Amino acid sequence: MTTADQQTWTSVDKYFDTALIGPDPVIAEVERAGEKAGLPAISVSKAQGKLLYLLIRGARAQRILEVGTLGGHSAVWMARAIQPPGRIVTFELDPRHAEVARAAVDQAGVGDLVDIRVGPAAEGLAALADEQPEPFDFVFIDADKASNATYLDYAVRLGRPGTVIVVDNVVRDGRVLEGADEGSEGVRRLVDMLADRTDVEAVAVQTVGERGYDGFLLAVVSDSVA
Ligand SMILES: C[S@@+](CC[C@H](N)C(=O)[O-])C[C@H]1O[C@@H](n2cnc3c(N)ncnc32)[C@H](O)[C@@H]1O
Ligand SMILES: [Mg+2]
Repeated sequence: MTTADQQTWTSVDKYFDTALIGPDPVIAEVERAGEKAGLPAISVSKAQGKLLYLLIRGARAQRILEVGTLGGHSAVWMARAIQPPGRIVTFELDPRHAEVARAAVDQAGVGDLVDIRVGPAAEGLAALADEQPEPFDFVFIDADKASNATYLDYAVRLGRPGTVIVVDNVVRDGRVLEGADEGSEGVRRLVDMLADRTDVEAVAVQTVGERGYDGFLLAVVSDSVA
């Protein structure tokens, strides 16, 4: 058995990105702006951003919900996948991150499609639920991992049968097995909750790449949900 290392994973990402994504000045600018503002390098990779884009295109999703905006990297990918009157509502705790994201989505030409709500997402989601909005078609959960179960619960409530939910960073370099840190413990609580629920089907997929060894959880709201 050969065991590839981080350098190989990064080179393989580069190989596929060059062939299948190509130069993307808009995304390059979003990344540059985030770096310049000193944001942590914890956004989706280019390949993961395009995966979100393709999932949204494939599902013909129009109403998108995101938890955890950071500098707007994933939001730009997702906004580019939807057609008007589609829209993204995205929650961000840190006002400085939200400010960088606002500039990024405006500069990317998708600002009209992106509603950035600043504050703790759990409170924001409760307020959004009170607004009784049209159901969301696609949800990307990528914020404080300790609250994953809460966010998943809102995603189902704010969705409809067939709503696709992606939860990012569920493997955490394998730390999910121990659940010893807050994030891994949050992932395990989410998985325990999903194991008991019949209103949503889920699977987790491990990944490697320029962002290291991690993975995502994909869930779909069941047809039986009223
Ligand atoms: C991994 S980053 C998001 C990356 C982004 N989705 C991307 O891929 O471009 C997580 C973000 O969640 C935010 N966050 C952390 N706790 C939060 C909370 N309770 N409510 C809303 N956002 C939160 C952090 O400030 C950070 O910007
Ligand atoms: Mg992430």
